[in-house]
Amino acid sequence: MSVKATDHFDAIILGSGQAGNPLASALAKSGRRTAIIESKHLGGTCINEGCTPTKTMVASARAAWLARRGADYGFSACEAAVNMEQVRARKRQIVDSSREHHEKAFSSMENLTVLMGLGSFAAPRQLRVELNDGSQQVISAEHVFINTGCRSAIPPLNGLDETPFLDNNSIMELDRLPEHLIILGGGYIAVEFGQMFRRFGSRVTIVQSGRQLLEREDPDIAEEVQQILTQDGIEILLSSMASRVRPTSGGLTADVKTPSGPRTIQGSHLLVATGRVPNTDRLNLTAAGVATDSRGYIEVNDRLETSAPGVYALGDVKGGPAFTHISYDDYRIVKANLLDGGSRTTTGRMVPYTVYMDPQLGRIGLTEAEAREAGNSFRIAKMPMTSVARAREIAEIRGVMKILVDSTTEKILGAAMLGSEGGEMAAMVQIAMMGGLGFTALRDAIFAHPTWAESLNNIFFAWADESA
Ligand SMILES: Cc1cc2nc3c(=O)[nH]c(=O)nc-3n(C[C@H](O)[C@H](O)[C@H](O)COP(=O)(O)OP(=O)(O)OC[C@H]3O[C@@H](n4cnc5c(N)ncnc54)[C@H](O)[C@@H]3O)c2cc1C
Ligand SMILES: NC(=O)c1ccc[n+]([C@@H]2O[C@H](COP(=O)([O-])OP(=O)(O)OC[C@H]3O[C@@H](n4cnc5c(N)ncnc54)[C@H](O)[C@@H]3O)[C@@H](O)[C@H]2O)c1
Repeated sequence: MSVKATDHFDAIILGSGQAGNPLASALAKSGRRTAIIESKHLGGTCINEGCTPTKTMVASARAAWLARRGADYGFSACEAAVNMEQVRARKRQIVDSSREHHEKAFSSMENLTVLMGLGSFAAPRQLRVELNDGSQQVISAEHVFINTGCRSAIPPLNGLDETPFLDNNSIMELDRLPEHLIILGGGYIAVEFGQMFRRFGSRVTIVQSGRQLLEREDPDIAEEVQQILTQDGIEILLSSMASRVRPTSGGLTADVKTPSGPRTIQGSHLLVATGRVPNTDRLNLTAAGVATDSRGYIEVNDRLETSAPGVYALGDVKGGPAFTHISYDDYRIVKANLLDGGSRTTTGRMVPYTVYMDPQLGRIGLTEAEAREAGNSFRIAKMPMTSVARAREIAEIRGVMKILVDSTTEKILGAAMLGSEGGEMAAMVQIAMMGGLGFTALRDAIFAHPTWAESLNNIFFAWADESA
């Protein structure tokens, strides 16, 4: 193996994730000699294997679903047979264009060196890169930023080693529709892919070990989510564990322990969606003096500094909420503190997120359970989507809105918006929270009719009746 001479930089970014990419640009543009190391594809998980491809395929699935609902709108419904090769081609085209955008921007950027290969620490702030061309390079820098993200967790399951299975990435490369997709897990990935493949035409069974889907959510919201997916024809087994899987000529069988007794399920494909693990096991972090917690996540303070001087960790690899916009905000914090003379931290930042099932579940702030645990005194406003004019007009009446309001300050503590544009609805509530508005500002605001926003008037009307 050829070893290239050691090179010294001002900054090294390990992993081309959602924080690393903008940080690489900002550092290079500020005149600092910067290197970015990436083992697979520039752009990271979000662009290549996460948000972009999944939301592209969710859109294909929704279009097929709508086409079959012609009768609800007054036209002849069609079968909308899905061609997985074409769905995949559309997904690939959108992913490729985002990836190419990064490749193009980085290849011509002054002060930036892109090293395609696997990086690991050789010493504090010194990295060894196994380049994809087979050679090796050692580089060092004043500052190192770790942004290596996470990958699918593979659960210890009897027979899994011998049984072919899919993860969030390989499932999007299928060119044929699974006849019966069995999904292990009941979080974001299980819900989004489960509904997507049901709408493409697969039979889908979700095996979730927890007592509800989407375990971070309040039980009433998770129950609504479950009802919607069940209505779509997905079989959901809660508090259930696969104890063994076996390959068969048609796919696999899974032995599952359910609350109503053991079951053996025949499937054509298996998707493992039981959570994520951090990409830290190959970083040789001990050589750098970077501490991790018991699950391998890098420990950081609220300025994203690790236990090693000059080494930072950003994005999913540091644990906590694993979303693109959080990783991007990590970039903002580091940039503000290192380049702009600012003083930003992660303390108290808002963590919105949207589950891209259809209807979407948009979330911001506290859940009811979290508000109770925090000892808040609060009221709950709740309204089903059947009461929303916009929802009835476009025949999208599934879901519910739930907003928590502090009883003393009248400010909003949190919201769960399960509805057609639930992500956008939650963002509206978030903006009200950012502005410190009381709920009456929303209740009494003039919103255009008929918009989803208008329901921010109506959801509080029941309370007006109470006080009248
Ligand atoms: C299926 C799926 C759907 C998702 N959908 C959403 C969504 O809709 N909205 C949302 O906000 N979030 C979503 N997420 C989460 C989101 O993708 C991540 O939170 C986001 O990508 C942030 O990741 P990051 O910045 O930590 O690094 P990543 O984007 O994970 O990038 C890390 C990069 O580091 C590279 N790397 C790892 N180890 C090394 C090494 N040793 N040397 C060199 N390179 C290395 C990896 O190849 C990768 O490219 C989704 C995730 C998945 C899996
Ligand atoms: N729309 C979005 O923002 C979006 C979409 C997809 C993924 N993501 C990110 O990716 C992360 C990973 O998603 P995920 O769905 O893999 O994980 P998750 O942690 O959200 O859910 C995993 C679920 O699997 C269950 N589980 C664990 N072991 C199991 C087993 N052996 N059998 C059956 N069930 C088991 C758990 O009880 C849990 O409910 C999310 O936390 C999120 O941050 C975000």
